[in-house]
Amino acid sequence: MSQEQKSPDLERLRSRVDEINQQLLELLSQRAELAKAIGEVKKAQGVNRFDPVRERDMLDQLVADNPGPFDNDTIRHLFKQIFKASLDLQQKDHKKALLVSRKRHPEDTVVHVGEIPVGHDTKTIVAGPCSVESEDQVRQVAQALRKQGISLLRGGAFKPRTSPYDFQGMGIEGLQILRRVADEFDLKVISEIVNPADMEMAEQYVDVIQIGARNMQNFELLKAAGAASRPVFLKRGMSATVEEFLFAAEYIVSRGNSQVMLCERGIRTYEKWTRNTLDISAVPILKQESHLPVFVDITHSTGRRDIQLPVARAALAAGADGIMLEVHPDPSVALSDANQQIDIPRFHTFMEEIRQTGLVAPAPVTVG
Ligand SMILES: O=C(O)C(=O)C[C@]1(C(=O)O)C=C[C@@H](O)C=C1
Repeated sequence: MSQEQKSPDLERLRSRVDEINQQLLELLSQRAELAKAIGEVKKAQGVNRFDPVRERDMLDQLVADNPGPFDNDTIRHLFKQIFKASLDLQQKDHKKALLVSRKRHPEDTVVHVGEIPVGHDTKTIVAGPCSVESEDQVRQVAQALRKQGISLLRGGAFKPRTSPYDFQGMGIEGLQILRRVADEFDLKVISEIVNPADMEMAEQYVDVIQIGARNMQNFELLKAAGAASRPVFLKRGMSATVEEFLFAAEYIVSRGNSQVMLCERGIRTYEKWTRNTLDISAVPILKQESHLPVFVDITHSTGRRDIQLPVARAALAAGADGIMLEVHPDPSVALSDANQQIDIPRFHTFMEEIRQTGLVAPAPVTVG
């Protein structure tokens, strides 16, 4: 170091490098502004931002003009980085424009499920059986929800199952059961719809349309949900990136339905000790990037009852607006997801424990 400081040659050369850095920075910034302007023109024309032919032409020209001492591969590598950074810049500008983005709408969206507000400063619990199996089964769960002051009852009537031989749900009859029982206990119904053609019919029975993980990129279904007059509970696909998840929500919002709730439900990884891997970092990222309420499905993400409480605490601590969990009067005989649903006594204990975080509103006074 002391030797370096004494060398006037090194000083002079470094100061020349500093000057060139400044010039490069200036030129790179000018180039970036031009790339952004090109991005705008392409957007207006509906043209793809990535243009490999143009990139190839530029690289060929640069290699032909290369005076050295960098070899051609190095020149290609350096300029490809510049093209990539320019493309990212064009796409970032595009992302800014998403209707679901916080840049577009800085305040939290409050979704109204009838008179019930979801999001912003309330934490909401959604609970109910995986599948509707009978009126009695739904009634027992509904009673438990009412006792806990929970208003949102979930239940699957159309079940997209991995195996065609597994229980496929009760269909419309299941929706009718949910509606009758929900009305009896003054609850709201959340149920999954899998066919765009069922959307209108579903609106007669459900208060919230759920789009499940397997259908997150069923674009016709997303468009139909965008035209529906009910809020939508959109689950993240098991292999979807956060960006793809937000684009799926954008499909719904851009069709005119701004009442969308996002639900992280775990993604598929190599881990076997949980059913899926809960991507907890998705919660603060979604909250940062989007104004929509964010939920965590603690049942499907883990597939295990024993860690539901710490996972629920983590979700709420990470900023989730609510959690979803599955409750069944007798999980061991459930027609779907028997291993992961909790029974009613366990549900009451869970609610007591999660309330100790101070994040979930106290139970109604009648509980005891
Ligand atoms: O010239 C374009 O069409 C651009 O979008 C600009 C640019 C670049 O940085 O030069 C960026 C991305 C494209 O893949 C090709 C070129």
